[in-house]
Amino acid sequence: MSTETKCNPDLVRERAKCTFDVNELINLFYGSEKATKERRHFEDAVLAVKELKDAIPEEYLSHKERYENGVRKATILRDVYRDYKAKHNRDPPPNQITKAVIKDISPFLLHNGMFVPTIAGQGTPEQQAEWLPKAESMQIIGTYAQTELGHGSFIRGLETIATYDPKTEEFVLNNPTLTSFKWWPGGLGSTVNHCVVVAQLYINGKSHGIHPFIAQIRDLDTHKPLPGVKVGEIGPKMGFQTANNGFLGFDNFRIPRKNMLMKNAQVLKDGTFVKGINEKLTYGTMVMVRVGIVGDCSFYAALAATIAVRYSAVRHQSHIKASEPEAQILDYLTQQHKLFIAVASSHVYRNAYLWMEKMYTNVMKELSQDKQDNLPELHATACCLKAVCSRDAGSLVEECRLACGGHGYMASSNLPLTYGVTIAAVTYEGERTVLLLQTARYLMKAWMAALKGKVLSPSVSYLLNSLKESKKPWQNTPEGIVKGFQHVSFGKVKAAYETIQKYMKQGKDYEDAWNLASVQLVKASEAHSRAILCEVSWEAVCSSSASPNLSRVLQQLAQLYLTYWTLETSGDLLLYSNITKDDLIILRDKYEELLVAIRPNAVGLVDGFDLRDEILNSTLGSYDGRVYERLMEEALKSPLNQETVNSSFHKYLKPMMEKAKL
Ligand SMILES: CCCCCCCC/C=C\CCCCC/C=C/C(=O)SCCNC(=O)CCNC(=O)[C@H](O)C(C)(C)COP(=O)(O)OP(=O)(O)OC[C@H]1O[C@@H](n2cnc3c(N)ncnc32)[C@H](O)[C@@H]1OP(=O)(O)O
Ligand SMILES: Cc1cc2nc3c(=O)[nH]c(=O)nc-3n(C[C@H](O)[C@H](O)[C@H](O)COP(=O)(O)OP(=O)(O)OC[C@H]3O[C@@H](n4cnc5c(N)ncnc54)[C@H](O)[C@@H]3O)c2cc1C
Repeated sequence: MSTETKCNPDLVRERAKCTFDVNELINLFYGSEKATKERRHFEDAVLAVKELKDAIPEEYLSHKERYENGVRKATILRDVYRDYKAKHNRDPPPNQITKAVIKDISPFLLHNGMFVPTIAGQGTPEQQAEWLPKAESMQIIGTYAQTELGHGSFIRGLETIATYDPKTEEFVLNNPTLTSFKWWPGGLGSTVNHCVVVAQLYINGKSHGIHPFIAQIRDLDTHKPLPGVKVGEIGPKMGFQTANNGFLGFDNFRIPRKNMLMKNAQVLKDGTFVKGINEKLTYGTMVMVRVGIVGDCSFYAALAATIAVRYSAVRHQSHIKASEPEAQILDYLTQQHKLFIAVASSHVYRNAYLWMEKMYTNVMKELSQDKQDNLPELHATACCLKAVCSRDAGSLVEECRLACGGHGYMASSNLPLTYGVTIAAVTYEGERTVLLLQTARYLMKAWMAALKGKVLSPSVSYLLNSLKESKKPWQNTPEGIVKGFQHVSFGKVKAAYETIQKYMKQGKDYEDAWNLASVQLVKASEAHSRAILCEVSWEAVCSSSASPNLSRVLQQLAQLYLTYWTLETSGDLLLYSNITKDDLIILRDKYEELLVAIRPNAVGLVDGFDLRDEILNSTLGSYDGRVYERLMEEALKSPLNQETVNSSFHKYLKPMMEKAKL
């Protein structure tokens, strides 16, 4: 981090009033002092590579140049990772330094994030031995090709076909229709030479559902598409410009039998199909990534909050009191209301991610012992937390952008790009509504089990408690609020269930009744997610090892999250819990007191995310607060400012002006 010598005086004052040790917060957030040290050390190593610095901002490059620059930097970055591993005999620590280098999304994201994990998770030991060393060392580059032009959400409806030919012991891949073309996979456009293709398996004319296959699609020397492969890039998007998303179609393209990833289901040489223990295990990579996305949401909320809070400390506009100088905009309570929830939410998502990661690791361990009991709970929880956190994080980033006024609209603030990237997660890896409806299936089953008095899985056991406790009075404490959110979830789950029953009594079949109740089902899943987020984050804060000074501030943040959502969803609480109007008035006052209490620590709290200037990549958010200088410096980099008179003057403006004289 930069020294304070050239710092904006407002930021110096803000840092002086912080009531806790920022380094303690950093170490707590990232796990330990050792983890912080190692992460910073690795970030230093990356930032020391001169070739990774951009000569001009990426926004001035063409689509093609931007991609090429992205690939260039991704390959250098990969060398830094390799060298680190060789030197330290372990992977680099978790870090976000790719953001400082690639800025948008790496063309290797899908290689590292889904291609390699799918081989590891879906391949037999022999298949892992064949492909993992090559993939991990980047001798081959891959992606995860599942979504098609016609189908993304409903993957049983995918149209790519893999027909087994027992004579040659090969699968023949085909994309018989336009809608069957793969569409979206990152890196597919022009980067990868391999992919995991998810396709419908046919043996002797019989369908056996969707399965993952490894296909080499480009020549390793020439990079030309292999015969029978049609591949290309899908064009500009809202974000993800350097992710190199692509399309792909096969025409009688043959791959050997061993290229079907066979950890779960298998196809024997003679074409016998051997079912796996659970066909949904084929969806395993998606579950893993959904868990990871909750962690990403914490990062994006932290990034936007850091930019907007520091900017708000530096920016002065208007007066609170006519007799006093223009106020820091951070002193307006409305500004605190916009920003502090982003700071608090980043901590909530981080705790939820760590909690989910534990659940994921436990279930993977159990699956390795053929125990599947907890898989449905993992799937349901990953679906709803991914859905709710990604949408909330997108809204928080946008609120931070708006809170920076006009300057938040500048690309150089990095908030527009951050919004584009954050909001993409609402759709990818499972569209929000679709995932919430998956959780709703689980909630309906849990509800039926609760009615029968059965024991429920831990994440839904509150449904049973709520059944018993519904008459207890409301308590205006954090624990009471957590219970309140559980009551809301309980009430919505019950109402959705009863709505389905009502339609069925009217003669509808279950599927139609489900569709007619689906708005309520989605809301029940959202309420369930909120109950989990509140419970998990409050418990994490209460059991943290923080010093009293830090603990006080972390509790304030967690309470802010609880009261913010109480006030946002007060209608639901009035409907489904025993909260009263008077309780809500007390909580409204409490919320405002929390904003005021957090205010002196606002800059310290965002410093506690320890995001370097290079990662923030923002004129508004840098550690030293030189906002106006940076805005001007960045503006001067515009190619339009590299010449006094642009040629369009002579070509168009002058002739127009002269014509106007005639
Ligand atoms: C801790 C690890 C941290 C790792 C960090 C990783 C970080 C990640 C980094 C980078 C990667 C970023 C990549 C971004 C780029 C984006 C990539 C993509 O988008 S890839 C494509 C993703 N596509 C989807 O997500 C598709 C969504 N659709 C589906 O998943 C399914 O179609 C479905 C909606 C789940 C429906 O499936 P299906 O029709 O087959 O099932 P249903 O009939 O609805 O349900 C039947 C029963 O099966 C259960 N089920 C469904 N899925 C699962 C599952 N995954 N696991 C377990 N069980 C599952 C379902 O609940 C039903 O059960 P019952 O109700 O019948 O009991
Ligand atoms: C930036 C980005 C990167 C991506 N990267 C990859 C990748 O690397 N590999 C890959 O394979 N895919 C990738 N995808 C594709 C992504 O996984 C899909 O777009 C996503 O799963 C949603 O599917 P869809 O586009 O078919 O949406 P649709 O399902 O068509 O959704 C459209 C609307 O229909 C509604 N809807 C659909 N089904 C139902 C239902 N059953 N009930 C109620 N409503 C429903 C949805 O709620 C939504 O409102 C990427 C997408 C994006 C945006």
